[in-house]
Amino acid sequence: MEEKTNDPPKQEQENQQEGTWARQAWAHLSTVRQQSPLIQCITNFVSMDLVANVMLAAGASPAMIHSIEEIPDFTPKAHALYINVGTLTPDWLPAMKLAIQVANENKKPWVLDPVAAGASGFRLKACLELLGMKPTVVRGNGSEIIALFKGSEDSNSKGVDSMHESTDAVEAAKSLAEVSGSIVAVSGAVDIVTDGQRVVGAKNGVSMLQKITATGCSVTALIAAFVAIDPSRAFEATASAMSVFGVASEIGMDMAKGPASLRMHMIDSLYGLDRATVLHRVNISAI
Ligand SMILES: Nc1ncnc2c1ncn2[C@@H]1O[C@H](COP(=O)(O)OP(=O)(O)O)[C@@H](O)[C@H]1O
Ligand SMILES: Cc1ncsc1CCOP(=O)(O)O
Ligand SMILES: [Mg+2]
Repeated sequence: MEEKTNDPPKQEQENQQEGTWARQAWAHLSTVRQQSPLIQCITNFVSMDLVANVMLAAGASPAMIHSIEEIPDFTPKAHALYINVGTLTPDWLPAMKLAIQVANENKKPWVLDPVAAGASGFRLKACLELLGMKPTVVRGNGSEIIALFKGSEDSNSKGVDSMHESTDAVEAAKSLAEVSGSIVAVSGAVDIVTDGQRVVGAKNGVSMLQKITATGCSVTALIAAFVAIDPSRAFEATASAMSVFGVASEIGMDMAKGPASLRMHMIDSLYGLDRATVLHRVNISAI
């Protein structure tokens, strides 16, 4: 016979924990709105507009400053740094590395988006070098995280799009987190977040996000904003950011007719998210 304890039953405990994640997500979003952290973004040409607009809608203050000449002056002022290799060429790498070095020296969190990591030898090498500089968080799709974990190019690479489900990459993400010391996040139908030990899944979002370019880049930027205001709890901040982005897209989808209007309604919904909606919709649980 099961021994009687005063602890609530397992299902009730799980419900309580999920409520805790939702309250935490609201706390993170409210704090971003109150503090409006300054985020330096060195991101790809395709994503600059959407990334900046998503961050503004969430309450953060983005600055697309990527010239190496400006980094010594500007990077120390930023609350977090966002590095994205989407349209990488060799001349961008020194600026990225200097910004990371300055962020690390100033104990500022930084977040890496390894776009299409397995698409070419040049890109993979660059991503592995950046990963070696200890990002606070790395967020990719399933194929990107698997390429980083394996450290090898993907002969089937579809470029920036994923050939894998996020759930295919759970073990790769855990190992990568253990080896790198970074929080690793994998986006997909379920967004996975791990520090190598803990693994949670955020089950928010809509599949049509895949039909809007730079939504992955944008959710990584949102992670940078959330980590900026809670740097000592990057695991929790990452899960909050991914879930909040997903909730905004779910609400946007109710008004959208296709990808172009989803883009607009998702930004509006992120801007207008209220406490009751976040508490009701955030769906994060242990995996
Ligand atoms: N099948 C899906 N269902 C719901 N949301 C999804 C799905 N696939 C991706 N997303 C969401 O779309 C956003 C971008 O993720 P993804 O497409 O995986 O990134 P990337 O653009 O880097 O490939 C994330 O917020 C993710 O949660
Ligand atoms: C299409 C494209 N090509 C190079 S970067 C880029 C944007 C990719 O954005 P995301 O990874 O968020 O889909
Ligand atoms: Mg991407």
